[in-house]
Amino acid sequence: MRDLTRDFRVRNGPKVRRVTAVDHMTWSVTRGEAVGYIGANGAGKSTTIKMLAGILVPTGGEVLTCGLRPVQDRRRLARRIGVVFGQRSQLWWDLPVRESFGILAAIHSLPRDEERARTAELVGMLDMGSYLATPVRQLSLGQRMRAEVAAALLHRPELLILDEPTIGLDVLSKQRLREFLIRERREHGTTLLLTTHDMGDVERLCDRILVVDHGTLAYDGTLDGLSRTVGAERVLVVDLAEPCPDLTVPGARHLASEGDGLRQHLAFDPGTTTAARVLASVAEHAEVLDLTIAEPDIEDVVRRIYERGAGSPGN
Ligand SMILES: Nc1ncnc2c1ncn2[C@@H]1O[C@H](COP(=O)(O)OP(=O)(O)OP(=O)(O)O)[C@@H](O)[C@H]1O
Repeated sequence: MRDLTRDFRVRNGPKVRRVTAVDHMTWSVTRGEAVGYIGANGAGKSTTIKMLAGILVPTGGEVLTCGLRPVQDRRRLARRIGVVFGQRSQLWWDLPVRESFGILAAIHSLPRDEERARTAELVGMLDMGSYLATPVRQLSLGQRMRAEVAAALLHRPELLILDEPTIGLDVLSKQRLREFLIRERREHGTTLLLTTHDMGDVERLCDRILVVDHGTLAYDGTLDGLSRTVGAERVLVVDLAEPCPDLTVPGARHLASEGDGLRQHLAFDPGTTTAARVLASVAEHAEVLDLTIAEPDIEDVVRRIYERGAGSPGN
């Protein structure tokens, strides 16, 4: 995209205000990349994605998706991309999952044997066998999201766009979906572009991150680079069997102690060490009864990027 822009006119009583959701944005994604598109609420993520998918017409600039003009070439583009909007469904609510897949395969004119093979592959990989005959409206959120992702991938698109794919999922469902996406990408070379508020998605799935702030690009680089830039630390909290002085652990920073050191908070950079290593070092000093690990919050990372002064994308 080059100088891609989208304005909205928002009516507030008699007044009409112009909101620039995407403001002269310029970036590109190379085939095979996995890109996390992150930003605060209202930063412009969904608007960008809708323009990439041809759902929304830009008010300025240019955009090509898989080399096609998304709005004008929407039908041809539909054969080349898959889109999942976590909040919206592309499945038929009252029909069994299997029938939704059948309809989508017909829409994409998939030959019968290809449809069968691909459906079987996706059903196996996403473990959907037990609910293929269930109407979509009766599925749990985790089951439905797996079905949504399968529906978007049925025609083997080269680009998969995911808007908040793991929102509302429990830890296990998130993990399963991420593992599937990693495998799909490895086996088929699918390009991934996803928006998320979940740092785990970014960490496990993306090799590049774009941060958007008020419709402009505030960061473009790797997760390691992002950690270095804003210090996206994790915090290990340990409960110890005995009161203990403040711990000094290689690769970690002591943040706080509670109850005479019975509980201690240690920050570490996941780019340079692991929770297991930090824990092993703690265990050399004291007996650990319990532990929790706090993920860096994406909102926090984004806030720090914004504070650092947007407008200078870099690694
Ligand atoms: N159809 C619309 N009409 C008017 N304003 C809109 C419309 N769609 C989006 N906006 C505005 O554009 C801005 C960007 O919205 P967008 O949905 O792209 O943000 P987002 O980054 O996806 O946010 P979230 O994380 O909350 O989904 C917001 O100020 C929003 O209110």
